Amino acid sequence: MTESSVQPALWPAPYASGAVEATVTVPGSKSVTNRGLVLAALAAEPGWLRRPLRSRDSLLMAEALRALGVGIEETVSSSSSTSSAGSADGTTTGEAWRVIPSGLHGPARVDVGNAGTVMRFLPPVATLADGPVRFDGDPRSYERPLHSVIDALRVLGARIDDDNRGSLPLTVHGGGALEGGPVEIDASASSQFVSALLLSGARFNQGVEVRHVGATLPSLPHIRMTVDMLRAAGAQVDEPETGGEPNVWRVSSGALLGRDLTVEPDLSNAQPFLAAALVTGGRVTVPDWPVRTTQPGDALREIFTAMGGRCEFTETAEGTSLTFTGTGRIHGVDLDLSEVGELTPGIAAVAALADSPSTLRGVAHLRLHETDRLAALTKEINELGGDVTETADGLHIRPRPLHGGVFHTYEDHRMATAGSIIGLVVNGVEIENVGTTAKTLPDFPRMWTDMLAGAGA
Ligand SMILES: O=C(O)C1=C[C@@H](OP(=O)(O)O)[C@@H](O)[C@H](O)C1
Ligand SMILES: C=C(OP(=O)(O)O)C(=O)O
Repeated sequence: MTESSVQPALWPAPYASGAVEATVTVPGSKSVTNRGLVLAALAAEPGWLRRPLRSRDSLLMAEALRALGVGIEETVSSSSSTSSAGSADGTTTGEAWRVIPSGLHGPARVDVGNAGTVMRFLPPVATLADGPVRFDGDPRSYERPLHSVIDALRVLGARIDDDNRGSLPLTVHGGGALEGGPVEIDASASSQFVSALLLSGARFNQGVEVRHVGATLPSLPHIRMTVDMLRAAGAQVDEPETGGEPNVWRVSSGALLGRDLTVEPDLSNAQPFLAAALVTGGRVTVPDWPVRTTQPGDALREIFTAMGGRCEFTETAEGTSLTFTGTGRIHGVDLDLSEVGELTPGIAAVAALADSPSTLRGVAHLRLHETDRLAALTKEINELGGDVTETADGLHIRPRPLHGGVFHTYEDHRMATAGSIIGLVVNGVEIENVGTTAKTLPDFPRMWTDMLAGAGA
């Protein structure tokens, strides 16, 4: 958690003088888009990503793959899965990316920004390139853990120069192929270590067998997402949840299929909008909510219901929508968030407005996210008059009347959206650098203002 020396603009968080009533179309999932790009780049044939997320993290992923030689054409397309870009009758129903795999080439340079998915998922891909691939990123990316991926790739046969010993910047000396095989890792700091090795594993000569040996493993739904998407691309995967050994994942060597994949809305980015309904006693509908999904944001239906709202699915000709309704009351909760850590900032913001205390547990690894989220949430909510304390693995939040003030965001998109939730019901909250939401939701300020247009913002 470092405060930048340049003072970025302050955004007056819109105050809702009434109950929010809105339908909010949420852009595509970061996690699905970036996995989809990697798997399409490693496939044996071209594929499509429809309704991909266009945000800093996904554009960094696309740019990195292009630097390695992969063709990624951005186009507006029809919804038909068989039509080519731009349908003959001119019907346009959304953006699509055509991904054309090729031999992966070095030398190349990759900017990871502060995207966990780019900094973890791409070094394994780079081992398959035929030359050196240099990875660098934002200052914060140097502090985020990467050692498990680097060490594992060395065991699997890669040559890596890591000037900082276990973190960025680094150079992967791609040899055109990687032997692969069994490897032990400690993924207690990030589930992305496991996902990273699995995503490229089918292209290693012997596939990969990843054995997690750490005490805890966060964000399990994100590992399920990796497994599901690998299987959908034709990979053979053995894993604990379908009868495999606990903490062991195996991907067999083999070709991946080019897919036609429509990306689900990002349910973690739906969080601030659902929270708006909860804290204002209003109602927000999110179209296209997937009925079956591995996204951790799906847990919001249960979590925000426990915090005082209710939700229902509605079937329409266009698909399934989720409507979330606030009841005007907000309750504290005692929750283990280890599986859904990225939801913590938004839950903490709502908890600070509740009628009883909350304990959020199982999220020590958030200290190594975009910023130290436990420290940042504690400091910023307390500076608005709150009473939050850090525990060893989470937060204890005792609601108190809050007042306006600057909500610092530490270049963390989820801090910006958390502060905006509080600003809905606390007058005079100003969000520092709301533009940081571009990491996963570039249009956030406009979407937030539009949502409030009918609520007397
Ligand atoms: O694989 C993924 O797409 C993600 C995994 C999680 O990372 P951690 O396991 O490091 O929390 C999550 O917090 C992040 O936003 C996205
Ligand atoms: C932890 C997050 O991102 P990253 O993919 O950079 O780890 C997040 O989006 O909450």
